[in-house]
Parts: sequence; C-alpha cells; structure tokens
Amino acid sequence: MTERETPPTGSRPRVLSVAGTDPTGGAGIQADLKSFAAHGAYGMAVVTALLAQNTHGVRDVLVPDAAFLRAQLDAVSDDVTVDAVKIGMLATAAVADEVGDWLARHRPPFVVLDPVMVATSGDRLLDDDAVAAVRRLLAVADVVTPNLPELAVLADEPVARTWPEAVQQATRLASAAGVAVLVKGGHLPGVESPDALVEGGRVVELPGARVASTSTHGTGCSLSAALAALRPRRPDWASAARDAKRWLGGAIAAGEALRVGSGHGPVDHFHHAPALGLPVFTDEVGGILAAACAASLEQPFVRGLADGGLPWDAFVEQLHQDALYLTAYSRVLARASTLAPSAEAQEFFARGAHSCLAVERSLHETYLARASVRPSSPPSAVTRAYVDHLAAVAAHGSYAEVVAAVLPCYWVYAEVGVTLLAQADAVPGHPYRDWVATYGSAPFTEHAAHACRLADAAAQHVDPATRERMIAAFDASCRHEVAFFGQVAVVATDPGRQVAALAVR
Ligand SMILES: Nc1ncnc2c1ncn2[C@@H]1O[C@H](COP(=O)(O)OP(=O)(O)O)[C@@H](O)[C@H]1O
Ligand SMILES: Cc1ncc(COP(=O)(O)O)c(N)n1
Repeated sequence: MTERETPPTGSRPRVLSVAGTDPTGGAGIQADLKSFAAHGAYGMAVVTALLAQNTHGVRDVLVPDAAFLRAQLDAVSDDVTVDAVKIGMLATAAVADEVGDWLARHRPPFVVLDPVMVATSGDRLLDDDAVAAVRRLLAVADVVTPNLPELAVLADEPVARTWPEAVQQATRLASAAGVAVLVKGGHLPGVESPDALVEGGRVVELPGARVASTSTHGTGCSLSAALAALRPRRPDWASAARDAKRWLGGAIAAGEALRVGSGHGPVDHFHHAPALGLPVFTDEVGGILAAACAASLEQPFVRGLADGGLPWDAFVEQLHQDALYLTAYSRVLARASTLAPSAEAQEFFARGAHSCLAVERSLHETYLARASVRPSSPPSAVTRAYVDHLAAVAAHGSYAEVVAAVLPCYWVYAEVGVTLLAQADAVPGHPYRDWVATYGSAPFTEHAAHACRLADAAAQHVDPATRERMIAAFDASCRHEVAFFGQVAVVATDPGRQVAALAVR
C-alpha cells in the first residue's frame, strides 16, 4: 500500500455505519445512510449481516465470515479518514470481536455503539453468546445507546419498569463500563418517550413527547446514526443527542405518510427537507402559467390591445374593474407582508401593496377621469370572484399559499405585457402603448421575477399538503386572470375595425 497523506478535513463529516441491512430501508445500514445524509454527513457503510426483513419482521439472516468483514473495514480505513463511526447489529461474537480489533487499529475520533439485540418485531439480532463480546466493545466506545431491554442485558440486571429506575441503571452501567450511556425510553408506556445521556456521573435528561404512530421501525438505528453524524459538528454529546432526538420526533410523526409496508413502518428521515427532489415551484406551475397566458392572449379585449383596435369604452370599463381589483389586491399583498418570513419579502410585499394603491389612484386621475363609466359602478361578478378567492387564501392560508395566490397577477401581466408591447410597438401611434408598456417592461417585469423567486423560496420549506394547496391557489388565480381579461364584451360595430364595448358581464 502506498503511503497516504493525511486527508484534509472534508466539507462534511465522513461517517461510517457498521451494521446489518434492511432491504425495506427502515432500519440498519439503509436507515443509517439516510440519517447521515439528513444531517449533512457523508455516509459510508460496512455490512455485518445481510437480513431478509421487512416492516413485519426478520425472515432470514446471513452473516458473512469475519475475514470478509475485516476486508471491508480495512478497505474503508486504508483509504478514508473516518470522522465518526456508528456500530449497529453485530449478530455474532466473531463479528463483534472483529469490529473490536478494527477499533484497536483504527479508532475514529467518535464511536457510537447501538447494542442491537432484538428488533421491534421481536426477532433476535444478536446471538446469546455474543453479549460478552458486545460488553467488551463498551470499553472502546464513547457512547452506547441501549433501549430498556438492552440496558438490562448490558447491566446484567432486570429490565427497568420506570424511567427513574432506567436512569439509575444507566448510571451504574456508565460508571462500571466507563462509557457514556444514552438510555432510550421508547419502550416505556405513557405519553412521554424520554431519553437521558449519562456521562461522567452527570445525567442530562432529554424529554420528548411520544408520537402516536406505528412508524417506529429503525428508530434506534436512526437515532444512533444521527448522533454519530452530528457529533463532529457539535461541542459535546449532549448537544448532539438533543438535536438528534428533536429530529427523530419529527421523523416518526412524518413516517406514516411514506406508506412503506403494512407493519411497523419506517420514519421519514427527510421530513425536515420536504421539497428535496421536487422541481422548483415556478417550474412546476410553468405549464399552468403558459396556458393562462395563451388563453389571455386569445381574449378579444387583449387582442384589441395588441392591435390597438380596442374601443375606448371597453378599455375604460376594464380599467375601472382593474382599479376595484387593485384596492382589494393591495390588502392581500399587505397580508403577505405581514406573514413574510424575511425582511426582504416583508418589504417587497409592503411596497407592492402601496404601489397597487398608487396605481389605482393614478388610473382615476388619468384614464378614468376622462371616462364615461360611473366611478360608482360596482365590481363585476368576475372581479368579485377573483377578489373573494384571494381574500379566502389570505384569511386561511399560510404565507406560502398567499404568495402562490398573488403570483399570477404579477406573472401573467408581465408575460402578457411583454408579448403585447412587442405587438404594440409594431403599430404606429398605438393608442394603448403607454399602458401596455407599464406591464411589458421594467420595473414591472423585474417585480414579477422577484415575486417568482419569493414563491420558489416559500415552496422550499412547506410540507407536501401545503405545496398542493399552493398549486391549487396558483391555478385558481390563473383562471381568474383569464376570466378577468375576458370580462369586457368587445363587439365589432364597424365591419372595418371599429369595435365598441357593450357592457361589463
Ligand atoms: N412513539 C414514539 N414517539 C416519539 N419518540 C419515540 C417513540 N418511540 C421511540 N421513540 C424514540 O426513538 C428512539 C429509539 O427508542 P427505543 O424505541 O427505546 O429504542 P430501539 O429503537 O432501539 O428499540 C428514542 O429516542 C425514543 O425516545
Ligand atoms: C439490520 C437491523 N439492525 C437493527 C434493527 C433494529 O431496529 P428496530 O429495533 O428499530 O426494528 C433491525 N431491525 N435491523
């Protein structure tokens, strides 16, 4: 073997799992690798045992011989600096001793030992005669993470029946074996699922509410893997354990939604990053937007704007509805500003709310001042339907949903505006060019792009159900936009080109 340089500390902790497999991905190595990734670590894995298991139980176990285990371990440590290791299912005394030998040769800075003995399903995962070998490993581990039955075996005492008893037993084991003990209360009855870290005579309680769920397959694996992944970036075991436990509670709560298996299902390791793998929001709704723009450009009102042949009365009728809409839209933007998670978004929507009112006022001072339409004309059914939809989302929806609902007003107007402006520029003396240019050029097009970015950012942090509601709100607003452009009846009175507005539908 060539002499190797000490690799520099990587951008992510390089964390190794030494454990058994679970082909359904909920426990063992498969769970550990997800847990590592969920905590930003680079995951590696050495297989101690191959299991045929699912969410109901273990069907078969194949333990490769110890020489092959050694070959796997050495292949990793001959090449890679391991920042932390998590040891899980060991199956036999020979396997446990082989791992012990490797630790004597290549001990990583942080060693977590999950003394896996019996699966949630009740299947045994460690030979009876291997307990002594696992006890020997306690001496080289930093932290051991037993559940209550495992704690009892390691302490050679009866299973604790209460949480104080469990903590006392863990304290005895920690002092006898010279190891920190993260004792887990998942097997206790009651509404709490407490854990505690016993280290150097000190007990750090890690309280936690019990989640009513059957998605508890692999919780111990996932917790110990999270602990190993977090420790290189945390000052001590207590803070790593606290963060790991908080994350696991969310992972258990989100587990059932995965719909994996009909027994004890797995946890959702990526519950905190729900948008991972999903397309960017504005890419996902791009088709809806394109259809709305195409339908808008087909409306007689918009066609009249494009070629300049729109009768003045129709234009004014539309602007009157626009002014009514903008007053209501301003309030919805103000709501988005109130809910905004950042100062930048808060300011963007507050400015938007203000400029809607400024535009509404200027419509009255310019186009509408010359208009025949009565200023008191009520909102049309189309305008009311759009405004009611926005108001409902603003009243009941989260920030992300409100942003999705207000987005089409920016985005459709900008897209339609750009197309119309190009067409208007081709018509000398186009009567509506100024109005069209307001939407078809900067700064409006830049505001629309900014609103798209804010919607994409908001969509990154929402659960799948909220994302569905975002899409539904966006889709509804797009339909209202098309209807809004189509609400003014434009009827040709002159076979040449003159058309006249009849009424607002
Ligand atoms: N229903 C639950 N709700 C919340 N946390 C749980 C639940 N069941 C287990 N846990 C937590 O999952 C981890 C594993 O606990 P436990 O079930 O005791 O170990 P194991 O999976 O090794 O049998 C612990 O942090 C425990 O508190
Ligand atoms: C390979 C392997 N390792 C560990 C467990 C225990 O996990 P749990 O007790 O949460 O079912 C398991 N079922 N399979």
